[in-house]
Amino acid sequence: MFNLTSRISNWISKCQPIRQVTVLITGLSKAGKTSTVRAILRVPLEEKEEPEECVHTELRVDNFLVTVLEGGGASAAPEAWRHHCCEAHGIIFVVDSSDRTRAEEAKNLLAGKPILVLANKQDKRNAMLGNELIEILSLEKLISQSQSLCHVEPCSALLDMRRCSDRKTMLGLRWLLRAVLLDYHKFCARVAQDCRQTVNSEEGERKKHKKAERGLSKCKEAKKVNTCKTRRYCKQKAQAKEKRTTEKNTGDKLRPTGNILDKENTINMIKRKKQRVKMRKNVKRRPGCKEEEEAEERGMETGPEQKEEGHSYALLPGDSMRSKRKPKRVNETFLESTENSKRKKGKKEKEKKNMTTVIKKNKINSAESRVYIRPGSSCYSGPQKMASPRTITIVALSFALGLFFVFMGTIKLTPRLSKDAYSEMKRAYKSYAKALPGLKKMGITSVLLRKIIGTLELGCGVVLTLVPGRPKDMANFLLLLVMLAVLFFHQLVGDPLKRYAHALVFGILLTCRLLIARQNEERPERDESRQQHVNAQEKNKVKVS
Ligand SMILES: Nc1nc2c(ncn2[C@@H]2O[C@H](COP(=O)(O)OP(=O)(O)OP(=O)(O)O)[C@@H](O)[C@H]2O)c(=O)[nH]1
Ligand SMILES: [Mg+2]
Repeated sequence: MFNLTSRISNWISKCQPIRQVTVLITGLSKAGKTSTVRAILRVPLEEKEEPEECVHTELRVDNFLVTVLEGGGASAAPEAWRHHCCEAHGIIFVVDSSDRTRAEEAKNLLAGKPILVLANKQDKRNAMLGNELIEILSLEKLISQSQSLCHVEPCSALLDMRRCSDRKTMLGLRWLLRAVLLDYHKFCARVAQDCRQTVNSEEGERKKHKKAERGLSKCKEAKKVNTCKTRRYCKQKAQAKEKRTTEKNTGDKLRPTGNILDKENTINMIKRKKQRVKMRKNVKRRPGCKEEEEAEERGMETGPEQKEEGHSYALLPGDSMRSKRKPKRVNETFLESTENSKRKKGKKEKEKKNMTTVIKKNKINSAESRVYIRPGSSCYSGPQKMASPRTITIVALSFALGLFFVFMGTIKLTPRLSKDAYSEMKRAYKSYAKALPGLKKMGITSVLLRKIIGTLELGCGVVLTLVPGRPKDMANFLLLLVMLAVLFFHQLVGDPLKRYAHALVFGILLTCRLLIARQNEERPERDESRQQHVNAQEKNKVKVS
């Protein structure tokens, strides 16, 4: 039966065409990229392996002919990374989960196309959890901006390579391939377009840079005459011009992904600078308000996020700040600035609303987010969207078997469904009890035996039909034992095959289901201490959405 099921699923998959998919494995240096490729291939890592710029590996996974491009560390060759990115249908981003300091660095390198984030080195004690990485890499923000699918797979390439774990790396790769398959033709068109455009844009960019530099040099000349404000304006104008021409060249939707973050950073910088100019104006108009000036200065010294906060504090005073110190004199300019701030606040709220709707559309999968992201949270969508034939088989078997045993259990317990079947059961169980005198000695009558088996069948049937996860397997196992007992009873009283054929068939089906479920099980290979560690971290977790 098991062979039949696997043959059917093989046959279904053979009917599908073979697709060529290129996947780029990238990440920071020493994150475990080579180890991941080796883990997928199940080839041990050779010592002292010289890192090459890009390694091509071809493999066949189900109906995919996968070309794995292994890029060097992103910090080593960002240009090469960008180049390979355009060839790829999907990206595997390997992160060293045990290295918190470099996770920030990794954040800046993710953009566009389906992204599989392999949270590698989970075997290390200080490894970050999937949820933590989603937060640190700002994946939600990135995904809402780049409109791409994302999945975080905690893994250990080392353990996979040593065949000590359940091939999380391969599991992740399978997710990526399914994600590519969701929009295969779109990604193929995108790859072709990106490759064409990278060649053009590289040349175009060189020219643009020269232009921008020329524009800046003009500004420098103007500096002698003009004020600081005009210098900024010139720079912004040159940068905006550069941006416009790039957009024209690349198109809005199909721009090379490597550029996105850089451009957005530039735009944000320009915005921030504009805001600073406005802020200074307001501050100048309010004599005696040195605190804001100081706050602004502080904002300029801190990191980009803090800078943003600094801005909102200066332009949109927070409630706490307002309560701490009231403005001594409410003059016209201040009202103007508060009006500005209100408008900006409204705008920000609008943006926030947009952001949340986008987040709902673009969801992140994470194996650990099943545990850590709040139930009903917007950032988790299970893998059910891309169910494999194996998953479909399990679900179908669970449902069919569950309903059958609910029916059989009910028949044994009550005559409401079928009086004939109920009386037949009564008669059969009386004969079983007679054939087993030991049962009577134990105080188990035929009625009790029938009710025990009926209740077990009903309960396990309900679990098999309705309850997800591990209890299903337990119910499956119990039902298998019940079926063995029933077969034993039939043999004991010498029933002909036709009387116990159903028990035989359903026993085989239960065995098949259990085998497939065990094979497909995606539980990480963690010991109890790891689970405790996970639980402890769950308590301290920061909400993600
Ligand atoms: N503990 C642990 N160590 C790992 C794991 N995966 C890789 N490593 C180690 O991390 C180091 C770097 O692994 P590589 O696979 O060479 O990393 P890489 O990203 O290819 O490095 P570069 O090509 O130099 O950028 C090696 O010493 C590996 O043994 C893992 O899952 N667990
Ligand atoms: Mg390497």
